[in-house]
Amino acid sequence: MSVDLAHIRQVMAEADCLYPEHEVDAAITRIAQQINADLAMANPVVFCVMNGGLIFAGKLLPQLNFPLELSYLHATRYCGQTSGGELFWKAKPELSFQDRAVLIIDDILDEGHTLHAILEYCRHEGAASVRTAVLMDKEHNRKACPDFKADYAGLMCVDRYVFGYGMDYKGYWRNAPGIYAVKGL
Ligand SMILES: O=P(O)(O)OC[C@H]1O[C@H](OP(=O)(O)OP(=O)(O)O)[C@H](O)[C@@H]1O
Ligand SMILES: Nc1nc2[nH]cnc2c(=O)[nH]1
Repeated sequence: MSVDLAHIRQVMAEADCLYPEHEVDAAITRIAQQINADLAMANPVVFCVMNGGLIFAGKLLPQLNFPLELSYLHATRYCGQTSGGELFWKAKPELSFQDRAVLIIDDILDEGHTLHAILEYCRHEGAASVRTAVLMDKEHNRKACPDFKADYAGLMCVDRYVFGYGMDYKGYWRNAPGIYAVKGL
């Protein structure tokens, strides 16, 4: 697929910065403190949800001060687009988590289909408990399960398409050092 790099650069140039880097990092530190208080004795398996969870997990994990095992899974339903479709598992967990405490780390809870499906999968496969941590929680009334909340949520986000800190715009700008909203979306 050919990519219009000029468009990709323009999206960054025109984007609205919702949260600068220091505010995102402060939110990650707050989450780390909560998780340290809750899971220090739990011997958890931590799963980073690829790709979006990568930066959040990378900044969060060094602030967790207890023993844990780390692995990843990859479930996607946006596939580089700005609206979601059917959930597709690219990689299921390889590390066994039977009877273990599980912590799922993802970048954003939007409609919630992705996190809810991962949670159900972990429960079905025998996790003793499952907690979820998201960097962003998007505010709107399209939640798949309106009562479902992440156990740890960093920042609220308006109902726009956002990128940065692991979140992409058409596969790009996961590296953007803050949370940005695409102009017009
Ligand atoms: O709450 P939902 O509406 O289900 O959306 C949230 C999910 O969407 C994004 O993943 P995406 O499918 O874009 O894959 P990616 O992480 O590889 O970018 C994001 O990383 C979350 O996992
Ligand atoms: N990059 C990105 N991925 C998402 N997945 C669900 N919502 C979003 C969003 O606003 N931005």
